[in-house]
Amino acid sequence: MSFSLRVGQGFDVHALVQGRPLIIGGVTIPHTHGLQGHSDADVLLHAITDAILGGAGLGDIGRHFPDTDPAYKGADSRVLLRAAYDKVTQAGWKIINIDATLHAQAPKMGPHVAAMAANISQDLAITPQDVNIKAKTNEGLGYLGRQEGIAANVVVLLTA
Ligand SMILES: Nc1ccn([C@@H]2O[C@H](COP(=O)(O)O)[C@@H](O)[C@H]2O)c(=O)n1
Ligand SMILES: C[C@@]1(CO)OP(=O)(O)OP(=O)(O)OC[C@H]1O
Repeated sequence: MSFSLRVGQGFDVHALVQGRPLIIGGVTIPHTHGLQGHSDADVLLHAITDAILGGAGLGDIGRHFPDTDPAYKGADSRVLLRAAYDKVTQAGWKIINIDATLHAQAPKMGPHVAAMAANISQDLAITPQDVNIKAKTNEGLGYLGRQEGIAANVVVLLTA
């Protein structure tokens, strides 16, 4: 019996602005600012979407869900993630695990990572233990340190 393994990686960043909710990993986090975007701007789910599409050789989020398409204005990124997951599974791939890092000077993500992992595991048919979410400040440095935005890096392992 033989099987294939492939790695995917994803990155995303969105600007922090006033007057938007802060939604990360499908969790609404109390904060003074939220992320700007065409969709709900869920930076973590976008990086995961890119990682699973990339690992499966299916391009990127913007190719499947263009930010010029009014259909995705204000979109729930969990819906986009599930749609991308369907494409990945139709191509024959299953997800083994996800490891993610959020780069956020503030707010603290620690209290919210379990809820994020629960959402993501539901959407990708894996267990919460297969979804590891870490958070780092940017030690006050650069645009992330100045709280001008929040970024996410993700690695995923796929099998077929
Ligand atoms: N937005 C954040 C940033 C960090 N954390 C937690 O704090 C720890 C230390 O972060 P440093 O950037 O100072 O190394 C980090 O390991 C996280 O546990 C957080 O929850 N939310
Ligand atoms: C998700 C999409 C589509 O609404 O738009 P944004 O919310 O702006 O997010 P981005 O990370 O730029 O990803 C791609 C887009 O096509």
